[in-house]
Amino acid sequence: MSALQLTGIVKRYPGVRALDGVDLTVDAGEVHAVLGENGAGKSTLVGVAAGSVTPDEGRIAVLGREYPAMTPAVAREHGLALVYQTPALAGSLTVAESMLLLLPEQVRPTVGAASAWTAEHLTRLGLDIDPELLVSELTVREAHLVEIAAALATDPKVLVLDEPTEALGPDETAWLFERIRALAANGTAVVYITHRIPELRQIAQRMTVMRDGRVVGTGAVADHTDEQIVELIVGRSLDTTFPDKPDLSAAAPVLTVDSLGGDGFDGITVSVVAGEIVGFAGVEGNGQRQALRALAGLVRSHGRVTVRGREISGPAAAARHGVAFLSGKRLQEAVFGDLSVRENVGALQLSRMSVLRTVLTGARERALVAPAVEALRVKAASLETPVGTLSGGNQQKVLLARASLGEPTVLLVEDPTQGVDAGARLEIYRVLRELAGRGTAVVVLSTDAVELEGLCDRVLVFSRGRIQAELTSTSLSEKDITGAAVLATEETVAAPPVSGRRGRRRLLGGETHAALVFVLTLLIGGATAVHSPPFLSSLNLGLLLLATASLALVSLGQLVVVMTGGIDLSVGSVVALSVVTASFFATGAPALFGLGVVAALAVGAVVGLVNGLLVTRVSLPPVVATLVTSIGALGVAQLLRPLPGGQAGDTLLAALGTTVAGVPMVFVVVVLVAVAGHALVRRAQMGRALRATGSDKVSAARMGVATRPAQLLAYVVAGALAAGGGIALYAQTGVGDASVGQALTLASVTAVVLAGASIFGGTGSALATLCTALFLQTITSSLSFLSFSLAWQYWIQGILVVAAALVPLIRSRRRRRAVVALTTA
Ligand SMILES: Nc1ncnc2c1ncn2[C@@H]1O[C@H](COP(=O)(O)OP(=O)(O)OP(=O)(O)O)[C@@H](O)[C@H]1O
Repeated sequence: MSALQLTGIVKRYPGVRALDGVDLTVDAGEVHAVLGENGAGKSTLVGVAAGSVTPDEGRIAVLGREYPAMTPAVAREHGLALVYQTPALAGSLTVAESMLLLLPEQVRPTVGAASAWTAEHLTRLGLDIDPELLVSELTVREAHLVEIAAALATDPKVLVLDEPTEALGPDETAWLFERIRALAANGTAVVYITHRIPELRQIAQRMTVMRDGRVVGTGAVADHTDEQIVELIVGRSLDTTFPDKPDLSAAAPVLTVDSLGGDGFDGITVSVVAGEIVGFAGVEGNGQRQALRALAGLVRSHGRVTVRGREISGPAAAARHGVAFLSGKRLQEAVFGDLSVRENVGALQLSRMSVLRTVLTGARERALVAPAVEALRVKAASLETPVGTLSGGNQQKVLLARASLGEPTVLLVEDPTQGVDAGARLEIYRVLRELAGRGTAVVVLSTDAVELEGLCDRVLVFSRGRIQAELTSTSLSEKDITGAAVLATEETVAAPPVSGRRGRRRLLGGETHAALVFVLTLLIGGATAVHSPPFLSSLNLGLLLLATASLALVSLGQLVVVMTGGIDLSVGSVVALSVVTASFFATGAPALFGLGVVAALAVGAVVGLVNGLLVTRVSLPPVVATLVTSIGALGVAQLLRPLPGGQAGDTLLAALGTTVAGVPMVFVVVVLVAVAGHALVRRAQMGRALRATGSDKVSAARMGVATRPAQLLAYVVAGALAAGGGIALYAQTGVGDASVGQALTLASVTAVVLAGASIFGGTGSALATLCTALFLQTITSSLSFLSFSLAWQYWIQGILVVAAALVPLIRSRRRRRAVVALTTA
């Protein structure tokens, strides 16, 4: 029985047949490599196996059992773990929380033990990564390692690794191979996607080669020579020699660097002549990356950098003087995923492609872009295909095409062939050499010593932030580069990958924020009371808490939606509809009002359901969907009660006004709802699912989260909570009035943002939201006690929102700087 069997898999995308009847059989205990050019269909195939891609046809069997509808969660539960080419982790979760979401139930630790468990698991694997760090604080390397660690924790029967070493250094690769061998020895079937033939020889016994969505060969690795494998991959024999190196003895310097230093690098002095390709090498984390970025003006530095004699400082000056930088962080820093191949390639050439430097013309654009795309053999359905849908290697080619169009004076490239297939690799070397041939000074950072040897005229080996060795063409060999790097950094290589950073011990989330806001509220209330003692009267405090109750409920609803990356503009109208609905049950016996509450909550949930369906099924943007339902709900409320009515009787009002130790019962209920919500968000799997969805939908889906149901649920809960806000409002006013509630939409967004939630989703705290609602209502009440006008209340709310929006920005900038400093130290 095979551990993994894929039969007749077909997957079509618009304009592409990504998989065309593919079969793959992997046995227990073997490492089976899947090879193929960029865009051959490898990632799609393993995505099908792991349930993140739904095939159009074909059968999937794991350990002999067939799965007609595979999902990432089902795959993981049944022993198949996939490590994606780009880490599928949600940035707003901590490392420990990610583990909770990624691990199947049978191995998942409890929430309370998650952090300690993760720390222990990572330490056991030899990884020093703090479980309390947010995923967004990890480097790409660390994120890969965390994902690998999560896969290993599931004790998989089938482990799929999609180009796992592209972001790893040699020591981490060795670490990974050791693990893979141990797993295979224990009977795990390993599927290993790679473009690197030396790796293939080290780790895999069998291989399947794919081309254009079909299997073109399968067999034992040992039965094939390197040339035969390359020929199978590319479909033709390939000239594997690097482009010739020119004689540069008469060339003039273009880039000169004098005593450049900064965070993690120092004393960098180098001069690059026209036509020269200089390599930056060294064990990852020895300052070479930062030094390269400093040349582009992207990180702070001191010292002198000149281009053709003119000193440059900062990214704008660098760009003006013809310095182009090609980031290795493809997705985060280089490609515009939603834009087309044409737009991505031409992005830096807008003036060349436009008439009078103002109007872009399609013809000029295509004339410039098409040959560049063709030269690099970018595999895309057309020039209009969004770059985000291309395979990783083809995205890299698009970036190279962009750089080559600009004819830069200096080209700085990080990891030029990351994720690129053998054929395209040579194309890229050719393009870089041609650019150099036209006078560009090229600096290439790479972890691949063979590449540096073949491509570069000179290689500078970094160690502990300084240039440790300079290897010129006569002494330039892969062995020397690796030797210089390893000898210089013996300690670093021997140690496990170290981040050295510690995450803040996060409380359950937002408690500090909630406490701060609460103290601020007390201070404002205190100051107001000094000026105007009646502020503390039980009547005023009762009203203040009742007003807080409705705002808090509506804001909690808003929070749930915002956490999933949406926004709900219908909450105000739901409040109006709820007040009106409840008012029809208010005129009978007080007991009947209970039915009114249920009816109002149900109406709110229905509006939420419509919102959710419009967003998840019809794919309407949340703003549009909820605006539509907002208008609809308000219309219904006004139809039901064109004029205020449904006055609550005295007995009902008295019941609604019940207090517990002087605190309105309604407020007590709201506090309980907030505490329960807080616990659910932080401790329940569903809470993590909501946050992961808001943080990154694609990654969340790959982590096994059912993102659409999560979004749908969020809108339904928001509708019900907003309706609850309506009931709380009715408890204050005692009258059914369709004109109330609209101001709560804006106020709820204000409360959520002030409570520290990101408007882009992924974060949020119910406790902080409750405290912020109290804070906002306290301000409103204080201002009226201090005789400020209504206009002032709006001004102050606005200023607070701006302040709240700025704080996380400043914080994340500081954090980013700290990360940069530490990863290069
Ligand atoms: N979500 C998508 N939408 C449209 N097309 C897609 C999507 N995902 C993949 N494709 C297309 O399917 C084909 C196969 O892509 P896939 O990512 O499987 O290639 P790959 O062999 O893994 O390549 P690489 O080595 O570059 O990672 C490509 O042509 C790609 O553009």
